Amino acid sequence: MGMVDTPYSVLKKTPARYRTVHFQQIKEAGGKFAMLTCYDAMTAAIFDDAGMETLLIGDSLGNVVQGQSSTLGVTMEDMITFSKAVVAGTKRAFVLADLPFGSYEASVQQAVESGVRLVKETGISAIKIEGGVEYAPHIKALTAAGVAVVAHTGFTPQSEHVLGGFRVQGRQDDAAQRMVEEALALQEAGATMLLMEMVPADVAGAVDKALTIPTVGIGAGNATTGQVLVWQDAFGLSQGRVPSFVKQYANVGDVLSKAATQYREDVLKAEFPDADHSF
Ligand SMILES: Nc1nc(=O)c2c([nH]1)NC[C@@H]1CN(c3ccc(C(=O)N[C@@H](CCC(=O)O)C(=O)O)cc3)CN21
Ligand SMILES: CC(C)C(=O)C(=O)O
Ligand SMILES: [Mg+2]
Repeated sequence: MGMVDTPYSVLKKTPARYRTVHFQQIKEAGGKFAMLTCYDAMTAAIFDDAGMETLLIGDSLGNVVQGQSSTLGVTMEDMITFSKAVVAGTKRAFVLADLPFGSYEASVQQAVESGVRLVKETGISAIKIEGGVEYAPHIKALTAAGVAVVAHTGFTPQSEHVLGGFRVQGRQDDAAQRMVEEALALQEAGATMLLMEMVPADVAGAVDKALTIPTVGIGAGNATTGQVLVWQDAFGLSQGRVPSFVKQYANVGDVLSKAATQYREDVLKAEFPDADHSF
């Protein structure tokens, strides 16, 4: 079904399983890679088969799976449940998951305990934490403990109440320089990738250029090494407004709605099941 070997990939051979070293090679060769969020085994198998290099179990599951208005209520147990399902559905993709709000901020020790637990209990290959240079010690300790860390900067939704809403970050005159300095500190601490959310394209580009590690963008222009979107937003399952940086690639919501309508009509008209679908 899937198309894994594409002429666009800079890797000479598609690896049996993507690892951090492959994203390093992609960055060095001037290539790109794609990431989608994912929360269950069936969707994971479809995305993996389509060649998706990385899958993220985002705490956005609070919004798109649990129907909450923010990610703040998502627990470690939630992240473990959905991460296990995604790992079970993949063969090739690099799978990473968010550390949820409240599971890493209090201390370096708390971050290491949560990060190790998430890797140990799910089989993911990396964790992601939101925050800037104040989390460099956490990243350093996690990496020393054997947990690969993706740092998430720019707009950090777990801090919406401190940041004052869903806003593009890094619009000040000295933003590029400040974000580059912060990114360098996170790279120095051992981050294996840097994700930037809602950052002006030129600022994100300057950060990618300054770093040796790959970057991933969401609402951050096309100069980052990788891109990520919440799949329900991009493929038309999210109800209501989606962020303006999202491109619509499909309308899965429409397909499901039509199928559900047809199925119900068939049941009400006693046309399902017919002889072919009965014993
Ligand atoms: N469904 C979903 N999609 C996401 O992209 C997403 C989540 N959930 N949950 C976690 C975070 C939160 N994110 C968000 C949420 C809202 C906006 C938003 O409202 N953006 C507006 C305003 C931007 C502005 O004021 O400059 C937009 O139009 O993009 C952006 C990112 C990204 N993540
Ligand atoms: C939006 C992405 C980057 C994320 O952190 C999530 O899905 O939770
Ligand atoms: Mg998240």
